[in-house]
Amino acid sequence: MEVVIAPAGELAALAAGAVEELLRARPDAVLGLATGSSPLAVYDELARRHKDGLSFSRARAFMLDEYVGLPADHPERYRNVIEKEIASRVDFAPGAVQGPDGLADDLAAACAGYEAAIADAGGVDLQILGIGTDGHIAFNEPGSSLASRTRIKTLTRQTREDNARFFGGSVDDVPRHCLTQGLATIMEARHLVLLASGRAKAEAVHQLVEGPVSAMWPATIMQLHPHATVLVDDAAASRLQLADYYRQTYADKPAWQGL
Ligand SMILES: N[C@@H]1[C@@H](O)[C@H](O)[C@@H](COP(=O)(O)O)O[C@@H]1O
Repeated sequence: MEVVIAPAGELAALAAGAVEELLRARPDAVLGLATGSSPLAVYDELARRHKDGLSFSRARAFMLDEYVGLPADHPERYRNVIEKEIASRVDFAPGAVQGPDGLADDLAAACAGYEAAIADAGGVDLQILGIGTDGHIAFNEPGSSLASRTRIKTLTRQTREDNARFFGGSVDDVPRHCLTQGLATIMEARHLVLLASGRAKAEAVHQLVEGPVSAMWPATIMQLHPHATVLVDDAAASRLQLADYYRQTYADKPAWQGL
């Protein structure tokens, strides 16, 4: 696992740079897109690079998760969030961005179908991730099976409180259920790039990088991934025991190595 501690703007440029490098090498690459505030600066940077000529026209993308039951036109439905924040700002082909269907009549079948669609696309090349204050990735809440696949989950009170800011501050308006890629699904992506900023994420980041692998902190599964990059600002890094080592390692990194 590589840990990079840098100002938030620099982190977004690093993540966008990794996406650009991938798309330049393989224009038909498969991206994994996350919602939440953490990736927004990355999406801004990708939109800027698109204006400078970076094309997504042959790429495909899969979203991590979706609320169950939000109306199709609800602004916080993750499909709509991704459309607004990135898909509509670049040149993905129609239908190239997919997400779990939180309005399906048969949610279990929708989850199985989503797993099949990711596999049919050849798997995700680069997965962008955020992290919840309770250590969740996508919507894999504490206690999630480390072997989980796309399925229905119940959101914790903590996550609903954290996300209430997107629902006018009303926790009661945050759905109670979601569909989410499982931890095993996410682990199959070939490169995981997680972004976190702010002191509220410091404990989750410490557990993710330095804690024991445990379903209680689901993001810790990333310690078992052969290519995981964790991009954090000073505040999110403030509880890392080996922060000085990570800083030194990154400062000494050869320029050719990339993320
Ligand atoms: N399902 C999303 C996660 O994918 C995201 O990582 C997390 C953190 O969000 P933020 O980046 O806004 O802190 O929020 C939500 O729960």
